[in-house]
Amino acid sequence: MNPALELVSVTAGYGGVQIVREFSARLQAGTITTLIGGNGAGKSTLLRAIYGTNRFFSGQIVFKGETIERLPPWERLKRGVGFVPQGRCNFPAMSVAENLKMGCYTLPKAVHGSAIDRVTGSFPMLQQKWRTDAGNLSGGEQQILEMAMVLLVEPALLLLDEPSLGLSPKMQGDVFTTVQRIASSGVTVLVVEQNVRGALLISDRALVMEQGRLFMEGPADEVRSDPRIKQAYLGGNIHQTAA
Ligand SMILES: Nc1ncnc2c1ncn2[C@@H]1O[C@H](COP(=O)(O)OP(=O)(O)OP(=O)(O)O)[C@@H](O)[C@H]1O
Repeated sequence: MNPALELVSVTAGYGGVQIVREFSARLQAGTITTLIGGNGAGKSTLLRAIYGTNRFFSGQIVFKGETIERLPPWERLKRGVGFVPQGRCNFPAMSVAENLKMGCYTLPKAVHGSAIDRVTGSFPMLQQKWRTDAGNLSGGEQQILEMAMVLLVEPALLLLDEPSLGLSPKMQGDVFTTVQRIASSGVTVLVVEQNVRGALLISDRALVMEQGRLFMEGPADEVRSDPRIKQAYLGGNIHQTAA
């Protein structure tokens, strides 16, 4: 089966500095992959390289059979690459309804209404909070709104950078459940998560990055039980600490 996304020896960074080096991976459609790595390993840099917002040095990014590494971000978005960057990225002084309208900006006007209906149908919370300013939603609700704003364009690939950062355990659970629902609708998800344990539990596969390079990859449950991963990212013994 052809992968939904293939990274071939991707080298990317900022200015003259290479951060991600010769990174290769294949993601199958509708799967969730967690990208694990220590602080500063280059995880966010890899997501930005896939979306096209930093410097691409060499390699290939093949998305649905097409090489996209030289396309600007909006062309990648049009082709179905969605990105929710780290931190809040909604318009806090605008209502949920207005944020969703903003999320439609790359779509023809004629389909704005149906796109918003589709997304609010999937996330009833957005209907309930329709007139609430985004900045007054809970952290988890804001994260779901931000994912919904990207889902308006029906991406085939969703890049998520730390979706549960700063959320309570309950809200983290809500966000993870939402990510699972998104993937079960056929969207391929690549997620960077500080809650490595939680992310691995919902993931099919994991990629481990060290100093910008691929260190390990495999099924999420295998990576989760690897002694090196337990030691470095799961606080020693996953069986004692699993949620
Ligand atoms: N805009 C930028 N310009 C220059 N260097 C950057 C920029 N953003 C990140 N870096 C550098 O790239 C390296 C990797 O950062 P990156 O944010 O990709 O790591 P990360 O694995 O996502 O880390 P963390 O888990 O701490 O968020 C770091 O040394 C960082 O200082």
